[in-house]
Amino acid sequence: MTETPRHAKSAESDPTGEALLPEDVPLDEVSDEQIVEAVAVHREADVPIGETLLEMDHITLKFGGLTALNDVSFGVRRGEILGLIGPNGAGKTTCFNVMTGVYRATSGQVRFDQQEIRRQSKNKITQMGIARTFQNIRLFNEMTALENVVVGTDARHKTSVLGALVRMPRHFAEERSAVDRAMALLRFVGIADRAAEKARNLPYGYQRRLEIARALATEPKLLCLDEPAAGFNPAEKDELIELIKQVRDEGYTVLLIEHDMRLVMSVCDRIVVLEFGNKIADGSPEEVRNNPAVVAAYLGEEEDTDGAA
Ligand SMILES: Nc1ncnc2c1ncn2[C@@H]1O[C@H](COP(=O)(O)OP(=O)(O)OP(=O)(O)O)[C@@H](O)[C@H]1O
Repeated sequence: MTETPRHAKSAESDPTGEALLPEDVPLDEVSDEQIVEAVAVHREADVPIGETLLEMDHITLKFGGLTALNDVSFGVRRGEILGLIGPNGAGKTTCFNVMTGVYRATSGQVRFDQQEIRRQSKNKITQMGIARTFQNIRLFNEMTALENVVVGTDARHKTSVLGALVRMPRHFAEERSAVDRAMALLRFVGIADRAAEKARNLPYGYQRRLEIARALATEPKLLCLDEPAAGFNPAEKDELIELIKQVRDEGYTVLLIEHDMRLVMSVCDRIVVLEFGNKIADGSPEEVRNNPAVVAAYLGEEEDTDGAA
């Protein structure tokens, strides 16, 4: 793990309002370096690389009589890919919902980049730097792929609504910058060739990648992916592994919920395992693979579901 992400820039050098890609050059002729420059994180986290960026601290969440999370504590370290795994109903998506402000924990604290966020709104948490994708793809189906990503950049715009209405120069500059960045993101995730197509007409694999591009458009410090490989064939999964590693290498921190063990074991630096709302393991892929409680949890699931898990 490197000391600083390769392309991280300071907030002062945030190029919002400037053209990010060379003008009058077709996108497929823009160099990979320039694409990465436009994609890379433009804001700094207060937490150094390798230290805890997000902390779930004794989180309990009850839905009436059901305890979905029971005193769960774990951290996501800046610069890592952390896997969050466990049998169906273990509480993985509920963790994402607690982190992103969809659910408020019954007790416990959530700290992100050194701030308590348990009582923050979803929008505020997005602005602070947590982005996510969903188990069931959620795109603006009637918008083009490009528009879906441009919408994601809105969270970071500096022009006021009034500025946009009276069409101030800054608004035009931001628009240009947002389109540039969105195109760069589409190329980064490998779907720039279908930028002008409506999301609903894209192949399934493209839609999943589009969700990742849209999440990255908010310039997150932490990217949470909820089963990004669901419905993928082995070749598509291999491509996704490469993409997730590339995302991490460009300076993002990644939290990944995934059922496919081959994918999880090959991409994650560390893994947290939940079962029935309890954390049962936290360690390297090797440690988790050999943990008897984890083996038992998954064997139990195979028996329950006739091996379908
Ligand atoms: N809004 C809700 N109201 C009531 N119960 C809920 C709600 N959301 C989740 N649960 C319950 O909380 C538990 C954990 O669900 P969660 O979706 O977090 O599991 P998961 O680990 O993500 O499962 P899967 O792998 O199947 O997606 C389950 O028993 C689920 O039924």
